[in-house]
Amino acid sequence: MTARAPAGLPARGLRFLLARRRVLLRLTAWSVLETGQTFLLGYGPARALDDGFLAGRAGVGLAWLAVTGIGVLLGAYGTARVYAAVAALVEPFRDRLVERVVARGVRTGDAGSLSGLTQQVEIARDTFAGLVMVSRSFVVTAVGALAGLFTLAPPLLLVVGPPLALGMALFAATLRPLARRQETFLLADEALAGDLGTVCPGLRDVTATGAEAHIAAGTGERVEAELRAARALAHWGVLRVVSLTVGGQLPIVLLLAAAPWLLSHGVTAGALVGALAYVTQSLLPALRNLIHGLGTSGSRLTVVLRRLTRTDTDTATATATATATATDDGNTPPPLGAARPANTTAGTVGPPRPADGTTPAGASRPDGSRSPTQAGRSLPRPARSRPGEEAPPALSLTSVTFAYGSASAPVVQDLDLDLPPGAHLAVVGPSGAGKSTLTALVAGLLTPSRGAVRVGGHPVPGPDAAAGRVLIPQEAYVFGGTLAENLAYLRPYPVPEEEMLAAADAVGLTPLAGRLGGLGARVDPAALSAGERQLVALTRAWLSHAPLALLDEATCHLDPGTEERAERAFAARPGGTLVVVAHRISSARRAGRVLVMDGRSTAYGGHEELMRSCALYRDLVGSWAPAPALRRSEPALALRDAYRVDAVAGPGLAGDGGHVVAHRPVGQVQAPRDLRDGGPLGREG
Ligand SMILES: Nc1ncnc2c1ncn2[C@@H]1O[C@H](COP(=O)(O)OP(=O)(O)OP(=O)(O)O)[C@@H](O)[C@H]1O
Repeated sequence: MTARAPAGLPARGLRFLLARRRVLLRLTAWSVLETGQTFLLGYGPARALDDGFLAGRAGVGLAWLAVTGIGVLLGAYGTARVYAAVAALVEPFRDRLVERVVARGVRTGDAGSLSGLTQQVEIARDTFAGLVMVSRSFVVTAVGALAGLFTLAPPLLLVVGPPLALGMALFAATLRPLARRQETFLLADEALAGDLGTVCPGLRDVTATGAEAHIAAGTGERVEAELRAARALAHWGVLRVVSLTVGGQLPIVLLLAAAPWLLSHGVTAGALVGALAYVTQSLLPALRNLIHGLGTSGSRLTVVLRRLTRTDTDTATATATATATATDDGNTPPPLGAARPANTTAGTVGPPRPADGTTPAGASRPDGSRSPTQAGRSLPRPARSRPGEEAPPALSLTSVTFAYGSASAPVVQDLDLDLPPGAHLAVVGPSGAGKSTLTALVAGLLTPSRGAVRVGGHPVPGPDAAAGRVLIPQEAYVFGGTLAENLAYLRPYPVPEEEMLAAADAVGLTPLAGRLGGLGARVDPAALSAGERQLVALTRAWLSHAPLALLDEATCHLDPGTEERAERAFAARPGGTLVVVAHRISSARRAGRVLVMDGRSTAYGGHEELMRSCALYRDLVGSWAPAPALRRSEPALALRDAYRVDAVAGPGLAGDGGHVVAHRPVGQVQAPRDLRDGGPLGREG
């Protein structure tokens, strides 16, 4: 995990500093004022007590306090000048880094990463400035305080000096290992953040491509790596606390404990107070800043500098690694642990096992009792289903409430729903009503804020529930392999060819499979239309062993006839339960049950019943009424999106390949020109 330092990084840093001797001298000169201030912070009050207040000469005491105050003012002036000198050191440092980064970006043509790198340059500059200030401040403070202690009474130095030296030595000894752990932790944290930044927005796609197990394994390993790094850092962090305790806090205890002895050996009360002031007001804060600054910021600076000063060779290696892990065409699924073999055999096709021997999500039977291949098209049995015992619902939601933010209004509220195995449910509602949110809750991609979701009796989220459902979103994924590999992707075992052909026949893929050249033909995802990709994805899902199929507008690019065939095929899977987010009235009519979602309120029943009892459903059905058709030249997606963008309802749209999306009536329909000019009219539903 730890990056190797490019040779010469410390040497380059030293050269950089030596080339700026004048600035360093200026810095030292102004720092002397701060040293004087520190000296007076203990010495002034000591003299004020001993020579003034305790000797009955209040004027002298006040004079010493005034001198201390003037010292503080001079010190503050010095600190202000120090900032200017530090800027003279830090700005050229930043300029040098920017030059290197830009030159490398121009040389490698990696201009895209420049903005990110310049941001890191700013981090490096700030951290470097902080480190210069912290270490300089410690040296200045230590010199001022130790000189003050010696001047007040040499025995004070004997009490404070040894623990301070011991704490410093302990800190110095832990510096390198601590910096390494800190660096490992930072890298692990960055790797996890990068991974989650990619994975989280794509959870739906991960589920749709059946890559959950692979992603969980990869991300889980990164979480583990960060945990290990954090633990190691914490162990070494304890030593850091010990060094601060020994170097900064132990002297206070020793001064107090040794006070009687010190007072009896010529140390005055004022000197004792001065010594305590040195330790508590100067040394302890300076040591704390140093330990924190060098331990944390120092490691961060090292990481950032290594990254920024990477040679072109390092960059090329990193780019090659990144490229190797990227997908080839954006349509290739993440490999399941190992490279995906072309495992089409004479009669069977099966996706590869992950290298670690785990089974992809949606594939395994926890008890391993039945081979799904032997079971043919029989889908796995739900939880707790024993002979004579009533099977649990295929899907059950109990008082499910979900909001996207803690302060946001719930999208789903107190929703109760029980679907028996074999049921066919259509979910309808205006755009934004929460239909996709509901499917995401059932698929375990979202967690309800209240209530419970169960799939086949298994709690969601959970491995059994994940294995019991398959989600097919609107975006259909087709991978750059053979058609057979695409179809078998969600199946754990070699899939008999006849089974794939039967699935293709049931869903309506057969003509396309024929055109492509059969199951063994390689598929070019980009050459397929959106509807053709949906057919492949639907057949793949149909072949999976998940009893519950969630079709979230998964047929939106299909013509009504093909859509009907596909939906009927899913509804007819033995023991299979179907939930369809409907985008055509025909879908809702076909389903035995309809769930009407409208924000927080819902209605549930059969089509006829809802037509009588639910005004919103009647509205939706009205908006789905016969409508003008599209010309074949009109891309279906473009039409659909045009209507979505305009948030149009009113007379719904349909046609050959067209789509109707249920929208709340908000305005006039702005039909695309083809439609307004008239075209072959179609009817559906
Ligand atoms: N990731 C998110 N963060 C915040 N709000 C979201 C998020 N996703 C959806 N929403 C909001 O939640 C509500 C329900 O969205 P959802 O996509 O579930 O509706 P829908 O009925 O599926 O709509 P459509 O038919 O347009 O797909 C909408 O108001 C939407 O803006």
